[in-house]
Amino acid sequence: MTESRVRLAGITKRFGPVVANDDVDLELRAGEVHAVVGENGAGKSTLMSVLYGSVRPDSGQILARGTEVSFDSPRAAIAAGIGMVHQHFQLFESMSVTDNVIYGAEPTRRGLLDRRRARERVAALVEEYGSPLSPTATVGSLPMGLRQQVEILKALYRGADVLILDEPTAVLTPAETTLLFTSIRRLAERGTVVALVTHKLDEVMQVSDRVTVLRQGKVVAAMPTTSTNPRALARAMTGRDIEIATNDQPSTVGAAVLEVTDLRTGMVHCDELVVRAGEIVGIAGVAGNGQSELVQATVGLRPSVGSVRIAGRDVSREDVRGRRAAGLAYVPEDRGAVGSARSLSVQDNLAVGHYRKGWLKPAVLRRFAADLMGRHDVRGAGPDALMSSLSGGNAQKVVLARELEHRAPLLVAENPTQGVDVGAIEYIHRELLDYRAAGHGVLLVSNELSELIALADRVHVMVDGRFVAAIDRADLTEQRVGEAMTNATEVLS
Ligand SMILES: Nc1ncnc2c1ncn2[C@@H]1O[C@H](COP(=O)(O)OP(=O)(O)OP(=O)(O)O)[C@@H](O)[C@H]1O
Repeated sequence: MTESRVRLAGITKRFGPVVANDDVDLELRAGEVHAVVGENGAGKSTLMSVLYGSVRPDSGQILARGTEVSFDSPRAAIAAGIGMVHQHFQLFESMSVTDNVIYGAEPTRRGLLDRRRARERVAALVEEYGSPLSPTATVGSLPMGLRQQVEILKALYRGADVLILDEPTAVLTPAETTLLFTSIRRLAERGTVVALVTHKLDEVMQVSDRVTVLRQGKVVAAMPTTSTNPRALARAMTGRDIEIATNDQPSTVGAAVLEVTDLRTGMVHCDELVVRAGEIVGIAGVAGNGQSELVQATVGLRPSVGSVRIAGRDVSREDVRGRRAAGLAYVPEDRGAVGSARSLSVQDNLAVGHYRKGWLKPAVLRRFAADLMGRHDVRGAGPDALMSSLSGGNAQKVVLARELEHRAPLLVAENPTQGVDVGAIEYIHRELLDYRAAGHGVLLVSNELSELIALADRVHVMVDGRFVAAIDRADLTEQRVGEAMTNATEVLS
């Protein structure tokens, strides 16, 4: 049998009334890619934080190569060869790749920074890892996929042979994902353990050797990947069969709820974008091609020139509040910073924008929040729990629940299923389709092509701040969208 590199045994961790990890066992063997899956709030991040020394378990043991260890900080875990790449990168954008990799662990010679040695070591790592990174490049100029490689190299430079990746493909393009998976397999072949936390079950099938399923803090299944499939995994995670709905019903298309004309902001130049009542209009593109700027200008978070009309009203000079009053609901991508107040309770977050006469009464507010939490399956410690205590996916559900509840003519949603589990994807897709069927319009910006293909009536493809193609549902395939992106990139470069 392959050597056990790290074993978590009987790990229990409580946060107040919530048992995040309940007597969890996890064995990571040298040279394997081990996927850890589970619903939002199942305890995956907590378990990885225990392994990385940033959360102390209430009970249980960590065994490194058979010897019990105790990590009181990530520093201790790093010293034991455990590295972690978080979803949000911790890099200095103005510094070079090499300086980022060595930061805090600089090689010295007679007390001084040994630049030559640093350069050589980083160059050797880049080579060994098979990365296209240039050690001298400035990190701020790199696309997400390469920034992630800098994070991975940082861990490897510090001697990690256990690498924890927390939803690493959430911010990657399909091509970057392929590159990451090739690198992950290469690391595993050299004996490194890769622990992969993900919601994407097809990726589990593609890259992992074994998979552990958590449900409500407990391990409910652990098996070789070859002996399972996405459907069985989804069932183990949720206890039921998941059916992801698609846009297969005609809807009654009404008046325009969004008309953007000749809008310019930053790199973006949008001649025309129209969303009608009863339509889901998608925007596809590699992240960083102007989609966020276009959305921010549309919802009033970014200055622009040109015209924006919401539900027939010219809101070009209005701020976010004015646009909301005209009929806008908005689910932003950055739900932590823009979409919610992390230091307030879930109840307060749900109430924002919903205050009406008499609603300030705590009991009424609480009922409203409890009802929304129930209908949207938000799991956590209840309406009084702090927003910051929710798992990522549950926080997303809170924002979506609040915005859908406005029943506004136009919903603008940016990557609404990023980081949420399969059960929640099933739910969010159904909600967006119901919203459309009820005669509202949706502008859906998504990095997930499969999501746009499942839901959109029409997809605009954005490259370098411009729409380069509009594809109607009848012709909508991943291949068509992919070709539109590639052709435009070739013409523009
Ligand atoms: N610092 C904290 N304070 C209070 N509760 C917490 C804290 N961290 C996690 N929890 C709770 O512990 C449970 C497990 O959360 P965890 O983040 O580990 O889940 P997860 O499986 O990683 O979810 P997701 O897929 O949504 O990221 C959740 O109910 C969460 O609300």
